[in-house]
Amino acid sequence: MSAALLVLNIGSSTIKFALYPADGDGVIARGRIENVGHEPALVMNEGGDALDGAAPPQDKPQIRDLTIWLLETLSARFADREISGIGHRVVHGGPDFAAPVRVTPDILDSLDRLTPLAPQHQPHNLAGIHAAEALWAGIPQVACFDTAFHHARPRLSKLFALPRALSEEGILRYGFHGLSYAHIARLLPGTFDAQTAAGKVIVAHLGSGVSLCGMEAGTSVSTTMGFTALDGVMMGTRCGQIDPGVLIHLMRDKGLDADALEKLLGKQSGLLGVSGISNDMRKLAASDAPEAEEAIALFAASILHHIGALAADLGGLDGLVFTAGIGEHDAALRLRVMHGLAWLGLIPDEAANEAHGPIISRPESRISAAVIPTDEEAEIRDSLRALL
Ligand SMILES: Nc1ncnc2c1ncn2[C@@H]1O[C@H](COP(=O)(O)OP(=O)(O)O)[C@@H](O)[C@H]1O
Ligand SMILES: CC(=O)OP(=O)(O)O
Ligand SMILES: [Mg+2]
Repeated sequence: MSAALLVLNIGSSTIKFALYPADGDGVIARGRIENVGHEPALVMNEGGDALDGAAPPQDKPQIRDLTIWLLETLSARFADREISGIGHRVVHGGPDFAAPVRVTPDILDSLDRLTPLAPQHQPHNLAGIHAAEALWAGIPQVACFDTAFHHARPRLSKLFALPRALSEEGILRYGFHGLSYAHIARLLPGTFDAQTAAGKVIVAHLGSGVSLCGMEAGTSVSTTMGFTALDGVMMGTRCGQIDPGVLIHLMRDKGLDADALEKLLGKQSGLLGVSGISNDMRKLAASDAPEAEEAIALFAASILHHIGALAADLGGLDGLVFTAGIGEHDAALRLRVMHGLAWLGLIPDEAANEAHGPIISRPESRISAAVIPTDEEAEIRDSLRALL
């Protein structure tokens, strides 16, 4: 039996997976379950033949059941492969986990204690670990953290202006999407000239969750998400940065409790809340409704606002990268953002932008802009190989 590595990336609205040979290059199979929570569908990117005819259960459309279904299906369809290691995206590593770790019962307990800090992600990530252990008992599992890439950034980038005791308790700005940023950081030298790649670069991860990372020489200096994945730029269903006074008002005058607030800010806001139509950029872009246009305009404005803040944190800007679902595919949104950066000397190359890059700025532009597809699964695979 030839050995294989399984990678699981459970996000807020998709379950992505990939099966790789244990040694050497290539992909055995790779895909994702989309439309979780409604009418889940399996979409294969590579190696789809082996999963022909497999359809996620429509009566149990939630992430946990879909993960169990997916792992059981992979285990049955790839019974000729010996799974020698399983790598997981785990969104929150808290203050302690600065690098990928081999999962043990103690580690699982520590990660479970972080669940309140990432309620839309962490329980699903951990459910994936339990489901894998049930199917492949004793096979090494590795947890790779969204927060780890941001771990070494300056203390001032982590502190809230709260009483010291709260910061010491771990109420800090952690930052997320670190597996995506680590992957992009590795690709900067092959995309930009050497000076730009080693310079001040903002990476815009525009997916279901949205964040920006200001990097210098490929390391995180500043990022828009904070203690949780709710902060920063407006997202598909999350509000992003908000006046905390709004929350006090909603609690005191509208009687919302913590669960109701979490649902409002995490699942009913963002593009969905502002448009009243959808959290899916494709649907909003295709809509004639003024509310859809307003939601997209607010989204672009939010990205620009935070690019300004990160450029100030970096003390300048040499390069801008767009990545993740919206960043990689939505040329109109990218152009809107680039036009908003004319004051910084960014001159878009409109034809290259329509063709999705890689370089989407003109040679005379003061800031280089690029589209780089992210690959969180490859990042997890490499950490898994290194730890096994
Ligand atoms: N062709 C496209 N044009 C515009 N938006 C797109 C396109 N393809 C995907 N998206 C958007 O990308 C987002 C999902 O991004 P993705 O990075 O896959 O998310 P996840 O956080 O679930 O991993 C959705 O908002 C979707 O509408
Ligand atoms: C951290 C986060 O927001 O992840 P996702 O974009 O996968 O929801
Ligand atoms: Mg994602």
